[in-house]
Amino acid sequence: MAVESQAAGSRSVPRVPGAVPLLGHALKLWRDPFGFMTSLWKYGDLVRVDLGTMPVYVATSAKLVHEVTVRQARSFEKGRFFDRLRSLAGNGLATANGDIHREHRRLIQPMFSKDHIAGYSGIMSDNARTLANAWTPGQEVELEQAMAEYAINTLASTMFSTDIGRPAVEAIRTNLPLALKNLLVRAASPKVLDRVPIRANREFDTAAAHLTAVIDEVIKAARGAGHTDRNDLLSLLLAEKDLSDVEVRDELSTILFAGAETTAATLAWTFHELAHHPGAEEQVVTEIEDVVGDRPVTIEDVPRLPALRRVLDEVIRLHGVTMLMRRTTEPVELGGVVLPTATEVAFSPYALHRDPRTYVEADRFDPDRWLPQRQQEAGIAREDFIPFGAGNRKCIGDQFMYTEATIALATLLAQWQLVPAAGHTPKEVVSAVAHADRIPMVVQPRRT
Ligand code: HEM
Repeated sequence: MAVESQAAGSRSVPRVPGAVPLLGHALKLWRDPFGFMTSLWKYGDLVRVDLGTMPVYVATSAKLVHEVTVRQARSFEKGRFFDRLRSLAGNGLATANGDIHREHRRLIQPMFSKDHIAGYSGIMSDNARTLANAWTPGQEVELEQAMAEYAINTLASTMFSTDIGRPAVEAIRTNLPLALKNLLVRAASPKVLDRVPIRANREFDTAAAHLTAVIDEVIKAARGAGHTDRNDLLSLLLAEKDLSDVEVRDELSTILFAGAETTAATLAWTFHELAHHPGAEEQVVTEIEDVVGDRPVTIEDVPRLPALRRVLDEVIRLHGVTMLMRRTTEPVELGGVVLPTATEVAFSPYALHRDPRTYVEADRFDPDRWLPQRQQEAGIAREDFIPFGAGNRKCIGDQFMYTEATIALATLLAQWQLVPAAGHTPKEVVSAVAHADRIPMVVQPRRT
């Protein structure tokens, strides 16, 4: 394979073909981000792509991603992707570096403890039953939208434990996807384009401004009402004397941007995949009937639904986070190459999870690949499956999401069978995770 080489320290790093002057590989990334990211391993474990005129070194093997996220994590900070996120999430947990990140993580972590998540499970179950009871036989539901509402409502009622009100939930539901959709384009574009009034920039800026305004209102209302004594994230942050309103806002918007669309997309894809894999759907529905029956789903049910967990893992494997970035804070040796300070490094959980070197029939939906014996036979190691990242920047909300998603799926699937609506084949579109353009489905009662 003909590959140009560029030096990055001691050894040369293959440069992915197809860069054009000024834009580098940005056009390729815009046009077909999934195809582009999943093709990179063919050029090497560490390859160079150019975003505009800026070189980015992409780690394409689980081993090198582990070096970046865990073994040498101390030599990295969050990269350009996260710099671009700042107009949306300020210096919140996902974007902050160093001491601020450590302190805020320590502050927020207890809200995601096992006990707290058990405490949220009743609200998750109530929200899921409200949704299940609102559907009517034969109704066509836009799953992406319905799941976004469920995820935002659940975050609002657990983390903010205040009724942030229909208009606020609606503002978040419509603006968050717009901001996230344009994020990758923005991160992949040359910096000079940031100020150019192209549609992606206008949409991103407007959506981020709306979101910020809505969250400011929530904080103002909560301060006004003296909400500092409740057992939720908003109270915890407001009670922290050293945090300004802007810091509180940054953490709240971070939780919303990191926790809403990711979970919503996972849920929507799950209904889609199950409808196209009747064997898997039957296994899951039988399990739910056996374990839960007609009563509301509780926290105790979650670990007793292993087939549903395999389905969720398979959905996150196939439709996961598109791209993450880091920047070296000192010279780092990676894959036999010394990367100088301030080098941008990227990796794609989405591409790792579809790597045919690790996963047999990597593009096929096969939840039973997660049966312990099959996983062991296939030699899938922990580093090969990183839907929530790894190391000190690993997702704080992974157990929250497994609980929330399991409760929602078990509640809805017990009552409803979802059938794809005619006339539309969902397509993956780029966002924080690979979400669908639309997943319209018709709901039919499961029990008559
Ligand atoms: C399917 C659902 C989810 C996926 C796939 C996901 C994925 C991720 C990934 C890959 C990271 C690491 C980013 C990096 O290494 O740069 C991350 C971080 C984070 N996630 Fe999630 N996430 C999900 C749900 C949630 C939920 C429900 C919440 C909150 C309620 C949440 C809050 C966060 C936060 C705050 C961070 C930053 C952590 C830090 O840097 O210390 N996520 N997530």
